[in-house]
Amino acid sequence: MNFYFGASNTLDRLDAKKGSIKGLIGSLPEKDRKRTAALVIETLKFKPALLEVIAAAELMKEKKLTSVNLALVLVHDLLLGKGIQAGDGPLKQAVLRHKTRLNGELQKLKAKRGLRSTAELGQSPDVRAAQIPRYVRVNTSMWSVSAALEYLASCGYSMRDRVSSDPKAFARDEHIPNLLLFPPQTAFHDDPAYKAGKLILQDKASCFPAVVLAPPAQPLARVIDATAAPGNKTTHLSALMGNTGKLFAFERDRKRFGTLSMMVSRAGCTNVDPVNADFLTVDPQDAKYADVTHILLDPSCSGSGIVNRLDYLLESEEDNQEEENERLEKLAAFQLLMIRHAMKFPKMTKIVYSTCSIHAIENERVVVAALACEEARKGQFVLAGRDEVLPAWHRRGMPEEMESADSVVRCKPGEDATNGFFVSCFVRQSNKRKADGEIPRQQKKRKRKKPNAVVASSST
Ligand SMILES: C[S@@+](CC[C@H](N)C(=O)[O-])C[C@H]1O[C@@H](n2cnc3c(N)ncnc32)[C@H](O)[C@@H]1O
Repeated sequence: MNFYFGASNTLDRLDAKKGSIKGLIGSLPEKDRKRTAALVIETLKFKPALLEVIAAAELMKEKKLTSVNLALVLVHDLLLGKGIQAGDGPLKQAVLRHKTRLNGELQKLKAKRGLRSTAELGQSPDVRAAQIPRYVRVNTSMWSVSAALEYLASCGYSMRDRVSSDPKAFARDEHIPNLLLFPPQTAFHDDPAYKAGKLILQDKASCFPAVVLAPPAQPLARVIDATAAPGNKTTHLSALMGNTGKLFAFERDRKRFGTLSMMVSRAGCTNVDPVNADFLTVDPQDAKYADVTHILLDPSCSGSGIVNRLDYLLESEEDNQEEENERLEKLAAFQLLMIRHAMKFPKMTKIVYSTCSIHAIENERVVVAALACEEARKGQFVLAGRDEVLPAWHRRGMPEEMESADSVVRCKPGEDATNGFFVSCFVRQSNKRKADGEIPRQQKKRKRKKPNAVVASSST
């Protein structure tokens, strides 16, 4: 139980404004720090929802419970974690007596808010501040946009110029064709068209890579999605290909591969060939992939652009900083390796590299390193210009990191009504539409700031 008292004490001190989350967690005894930090952060994420549940279940009438914060951490683990991790003492027994009622109130709260998953109850204030609309992509592999609009009208929705707080109004996105915007709280989980795979819930920024790749829509098209699960970008690519040609979708994780296969089948993507394998083990000379011309690389990254996280609060904590830098450097090395591997395919003409990270080390610096690598030189890969990479999107790369920052796209969480995101596009110079013929300036040697040495390694 001491662990719960430690976490509840940290929450008490936070409430009393006796320090920041970072500072208070940093002052915990080192042996408990990681575990307590995780519980405190998770509890804070769910605090408003847990408070409602505790109040509705009248848990605080229980005499053994001396503080609301103690109740919060215990109920967190009981309902959202792996159960209360303590021996069978009277305090644990007191909370367990209310388990059925607490659980019932949790389900009622989810139903009241129109949520399908408990995780959605944990949206941080950041998410609300960012006011990210509910983005819904019409899956054109299954029906047309006009059919979808008719369907939505039959459900009582009406299309407007822009999304508003009117729960029955929606708008079309100005950058991504077939993407619709609804008010943030709009629930689609029980919608028949969503359940049938005809509507796909996908953040706007996550739609950028497939649109930039613009895969060919013809029977002989050969495309790879190298890191595919859960499959949002795969189903988007498939739709852009007109569900024709062949899209090889690689996923190395077995469980995530199951999700990918389910998503692809639900979305009616008949041109997708899901492959449960590590993309790095694929031989670029293998006849099966010899004709691949386009590839999407959306590899594992830090996920630091995802808005629904509180753990970023800990990232700048001094003693974690070194560990974090090491982790980012490893990720960057892996990301670079993936791009270099993609450049080895003999007929590759276009490579889109994206991340949901906000860190330059995983974004601009990986791109600069990729442009300077042997495979880029041999294959004459250069960066596609702004005209091929969402020219109308306002936010571009960091100019202090690369000279062609205008050629890449960034999304800033909290400002662009999306998650944080990065997209870049490599093309073979011989295939480049524009007759500029120049070696891009970022291939010149530049002084780098630390920590940014992106060195290829095989780990993630
Ligand atoms: C960021 S997620 C991809 C998200 C996906 N593009 C989407 O939009 O739904 C990265 C995925 O790549 C997988 N992955 C990482 N390294 C891989 C590799 N070398 N080969 C195949 N899959 C890999 C991870 O297991 C993870 O599922």
